[in-house]
Amino acid sequence: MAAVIEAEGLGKDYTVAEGPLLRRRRRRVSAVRDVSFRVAPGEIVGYLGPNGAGKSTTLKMLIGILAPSTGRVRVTGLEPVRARTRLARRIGVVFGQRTTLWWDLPLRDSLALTRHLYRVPRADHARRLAELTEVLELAPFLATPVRQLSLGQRMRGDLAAALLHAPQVLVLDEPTIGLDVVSKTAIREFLLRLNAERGTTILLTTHDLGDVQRLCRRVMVIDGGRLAFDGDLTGLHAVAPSPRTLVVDLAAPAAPIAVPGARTVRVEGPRQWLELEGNPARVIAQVAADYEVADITLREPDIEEVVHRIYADR
Ligand SMILES: Nc1ncnc2c1ncn2[C@@H]1O[C@H](COP(=O)(O)OP(=O)(O)OP(=O)(O)O)[C@@H](O)[C@H]1O
Repeated sequence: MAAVIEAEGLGKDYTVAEGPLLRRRRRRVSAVRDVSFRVAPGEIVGYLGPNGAGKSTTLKMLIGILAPSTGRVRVTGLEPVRARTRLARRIGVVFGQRTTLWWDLPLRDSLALTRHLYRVPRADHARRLAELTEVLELAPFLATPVRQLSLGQRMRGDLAAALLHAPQVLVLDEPTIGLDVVSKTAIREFLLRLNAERGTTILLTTHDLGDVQRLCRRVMVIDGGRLAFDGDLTGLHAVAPSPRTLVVDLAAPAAPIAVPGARTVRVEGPRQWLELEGNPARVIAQVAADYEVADITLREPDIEEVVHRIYADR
């Protein structure tokens, strides 16, 4: 099957000025180096990596904001920088940290304006707006100016704006950043539904392991600008097994907790961090039996840890 996104030896260098004002030197930074991958129609792919790994730079090349320094990229068969306007009608883009909505206008007006931006026929626009209003539950705040929306509401508005022209591909940069658990779940379920019902191909960056676990059948990990892993989640955990952590708040500071199936890795006053090696329920029961505990929480490894382990293990 033809790939929806195709990158071959993709690279991007930035030139940065360094040093004191009168003795500035220019240095080249390779943000992305020799990255190759293909994404098939209908895939949901997580593009992961630590801060500064090159994720946003790659996304910007895919959507045509940045020209590659080396290699080539095609999205729906188009070269993004050259065919930026045509490509814009086939892809939707949401950057979690920024909004494409008009800050001072009611959400409804922003969504109406996208019709002109993408030249969507009026009837199609109205039908999709009705659908998106329903599934994203936008009705209660359609009349609210964007600046007054909560982060979760704004994200739902941004998703609607990115999808009103029914793009084949959705590119998301940190779509759940800063959201509470309920909003995160709503966004994830919406994306799964969009993918299942419309076959929309989704490429997303995230630091949230919950996003990855719920959404991504495939993950690509980039670090230092290079693609370090491309495969399914089981494969990622196999190359970088990350233990879950038990955070225990004791009633008072104490010596490091010693129980079978866990290893105490950090102690700060009454709080201790235990890396789980065995069955969590058994470890929790043992800690509760042996120590005076004020609170216990189980923390899943975040994607940052999983990614760092790939390199630590090398
Ligand atoms: N406009 C720019 N000029 C110079 N260097 C840049 C520019 N944009 C990014 N870089 C550098 O390129 C590298 C990759 O940055 P990029 O923003 O792509 O990383 P990222 O994986 O998206 O990180 P984060 O998770 O923090 O958003 C970093 O070293 C960054 O400092």
